[in-house]
Amino acid sequence: MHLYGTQSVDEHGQLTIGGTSAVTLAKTYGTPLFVYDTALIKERARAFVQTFERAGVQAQVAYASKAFSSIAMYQLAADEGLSLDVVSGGELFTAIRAGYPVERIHFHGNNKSDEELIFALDSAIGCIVVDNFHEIEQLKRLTKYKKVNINILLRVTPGIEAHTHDYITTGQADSKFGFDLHNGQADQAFQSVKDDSYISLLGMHCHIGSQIFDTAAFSLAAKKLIVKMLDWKTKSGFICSVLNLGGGFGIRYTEEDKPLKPEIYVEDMIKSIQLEIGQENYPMPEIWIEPGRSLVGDAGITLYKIGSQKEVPGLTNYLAVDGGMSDNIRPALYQAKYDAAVANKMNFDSTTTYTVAGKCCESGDKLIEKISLPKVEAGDTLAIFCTGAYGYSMASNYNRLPRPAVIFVEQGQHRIVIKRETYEDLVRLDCSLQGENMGMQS
Ligand SMILES: Cc1ncc(COP(=O)(O)O)c(C=O)c1O
Ligand SMILES: N[C@@H](CCCC[NH3+])C(=O)O
Repeated sequence: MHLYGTQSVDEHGQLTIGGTSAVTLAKTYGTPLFVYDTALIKERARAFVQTFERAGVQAQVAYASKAFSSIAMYQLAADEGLSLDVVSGGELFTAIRAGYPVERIHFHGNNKSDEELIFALDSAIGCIVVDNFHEIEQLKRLTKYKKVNINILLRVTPGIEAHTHDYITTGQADSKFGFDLHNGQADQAFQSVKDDSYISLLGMHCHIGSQIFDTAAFSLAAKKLIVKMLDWKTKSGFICSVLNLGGGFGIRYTEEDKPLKPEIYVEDMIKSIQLEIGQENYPMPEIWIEPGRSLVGDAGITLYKIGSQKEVPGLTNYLAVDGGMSDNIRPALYQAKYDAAVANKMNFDSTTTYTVAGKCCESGDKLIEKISLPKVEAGDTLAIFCTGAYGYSMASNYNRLPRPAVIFVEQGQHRIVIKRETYEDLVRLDCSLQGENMGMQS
């Protein structure tokens, strides 16, 4: 079995994380429970940051907070000196509430509303990553009206299809994101913003996809962006001061995944950019990256209580847990694969093949198909590994299941960072037909 970060097995044969038994955590906080090993998040963040520092390259490592956003996570990222990628007014609001240094916030999104852009401008954030012509028009109008300056990057699609699931590739030509690099859209966007009085163009951004395992795709993307940078310099004298190559660095969910260390991706990226730029006598731009999954993915596990079982003779042994697609939509949405262990039976032999089902009213609510585990009983604690990215952040209240609690653990200390939702929370925004002043309009 593969254990991550500070995970180990104690003398009682129980899984521990951050120095505390998973069974104790499940008893203390209830289940389902997201548990983050913050030492591992810090280790990953430092690996990215220090690789740039060692190479003497100016850089920003922006945490792509769609992977897991919360006030505590933003505070941790800020303490590690990371910048922050937000994609909505809601993420921006959470970051500001967390006290995030605004100059290190980058705002993404393919359909930002006027209200969201005004919020970003009023908050004096560091940079807006502009996605389309509509947004250029919005920003020109709003900055002129408010007489405020804003730094921007232009998001471009370099036409690279990184090897990953269809729904999570974003750099290919037929993408809803960004200006196409090859059909003239990127040039048109550049012409439209380069001389604007309130908009300062810093450079270009691309993000080619997610859960990528090879470095070649990033080098190829960098190469394509650099060709465009050189072209803009020749034609307009414009010097790009920032090159943002996005996120997408892959992690190990199961033994099928063979990720590289963060430093390998970064070293390779730096080398390719230096090689291309060095030949051209072009000032080295700052390199920005946006890791999400690779910062928090394998630092998170979900603990569930095992309940019912059903055997379909000759076919499947189902075991059901007290959560499901409502706290982890990835298996249903992307056929994502996960590994698991019975946290209170770590030293038992794996003798039975189970399919781990959730409790939602959907046949497709299966978290893991066919995994070999020790024989389980109701009340055992199941730990699903590597749920730290796009688990809680994509959770829903489907079937009116309250969203789980989230805790941080480190060196034997544990603390709640998002409380478990209650039934009262579930009806908080509901209006009754009988009640008074419940949102009735006359
Ligand atoms: C623009 C952008 N940056 C960064 C990320 C983070 O990707 P990942 O979590 O795979 O590192 C994403 C998500 O795919 C993204 O769309
Ligand atoms: N949510 C996706 C990744 C998409 C990232 C955003 N561009 C996942 O769980 O893998």
